[in-house]
Amino acid sequence: MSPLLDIAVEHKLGSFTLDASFTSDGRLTALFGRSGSGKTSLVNVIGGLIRPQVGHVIVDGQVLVDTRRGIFVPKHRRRIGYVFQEARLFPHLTVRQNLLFGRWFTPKAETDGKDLPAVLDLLGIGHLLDRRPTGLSGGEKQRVAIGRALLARPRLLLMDEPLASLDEARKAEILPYIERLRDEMAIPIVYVSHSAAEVARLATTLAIVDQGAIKACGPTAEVMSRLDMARLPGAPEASSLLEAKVIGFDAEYGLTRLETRAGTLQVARAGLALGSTLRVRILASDVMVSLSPLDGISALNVLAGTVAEIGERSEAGAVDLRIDCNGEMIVARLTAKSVAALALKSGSPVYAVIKSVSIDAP
Ligand SMILES: Nc1ncnc2c1ncn2[C@@H]1O[C@H](COP(=O)(O)OP(=O)(O)OP(=O)(O)O)[C@@H](O)[C@H]1O
Repeated sequence: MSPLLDIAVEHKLGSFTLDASFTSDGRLTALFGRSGSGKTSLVNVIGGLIRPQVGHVIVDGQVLVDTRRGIFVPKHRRRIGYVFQEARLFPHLTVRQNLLFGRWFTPKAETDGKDLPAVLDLLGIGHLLDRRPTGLSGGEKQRVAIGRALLARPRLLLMDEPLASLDEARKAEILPYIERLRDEMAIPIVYVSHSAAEVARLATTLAIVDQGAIKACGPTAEVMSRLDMARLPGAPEASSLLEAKVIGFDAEYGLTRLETRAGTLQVARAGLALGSTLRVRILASDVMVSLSPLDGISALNVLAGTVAEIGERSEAGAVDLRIDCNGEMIVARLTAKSVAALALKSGSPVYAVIKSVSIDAP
């Protein structure tokens, strides 16, 4: 079976060269990279705003571009939805009119509006229908912009930094809607971001973009825990992503207990529903390593495991290593000196001592 996305393009833009190829079967593929790395150019190639000099763009088996065969489907025939950093709503139209505007670009037989209730429900915007964009919060505007894109029944949704202009509170408000969109709609999403936290939370597939090329691509947890991340320019800090379940709350200290395959973690958070599941992100620099189980330290989270792999020493003298904790990989960043002092090697039994855990719940 062909992948959902199959992209390989070469294109010169002034002195910048895009030479990027990747395939993805992810529901949400994040393009992550520094400013100027080529993320937007790549999105524009997929959307049809840039006609690449060489290459192909195939979405769900549909060939949109194949330069060898002279195929270039123009952008208005690609059925690709766009959501930008700013919502770009029409100020003189109501939310309802803005939402239905996207349908002008959809084949007639599909513009019956029967999707509207489901989209309103998915994005929680039913109560806004008669309002005009001026009175809406940034998060509400973005939800309307997403709804407008969805109502055009796209075969792919391109989201280019959709949260970048929102403050933290508005971001937290909109993230669960993007998760629902990812999990409940059968529309693959390509999502541009330079926020590692956002990508850790949302992406099923992660592609690292640098200098116009894809430097790594694969399942998010796998890419994020690669030991060569520190040497990939523009990549996020190596980290472990774990699926966790809320199993208890200690009201006296405001600590939530999370069950993961690697062991139990405690985080300083309240208000998480018992039994709910979430992703946990642990930065390599927040993990220390001990040879014995520890007493008398402040860290609450100590997981037993064995060293699975030791990375190369960085220029700054740091070494990342992967610790296998019951089949779950925890990445730790140590100094080369500590690795030597503890005589760590592949197979050494160790304890990962976790200083801080970030979780994806708002
Ligand atoms: N039409 C063009 N002519 C010349 N150079 C261009 C053109 N379009 C883009 N570039 C250059 O290509 C590079 C990649 O730009 P692009 O917008 O794709 O990066 P990006 O990763 O999306 O960055 P940001 O996160 O800042 O939006 C930049 O150096 C940009 O200046």
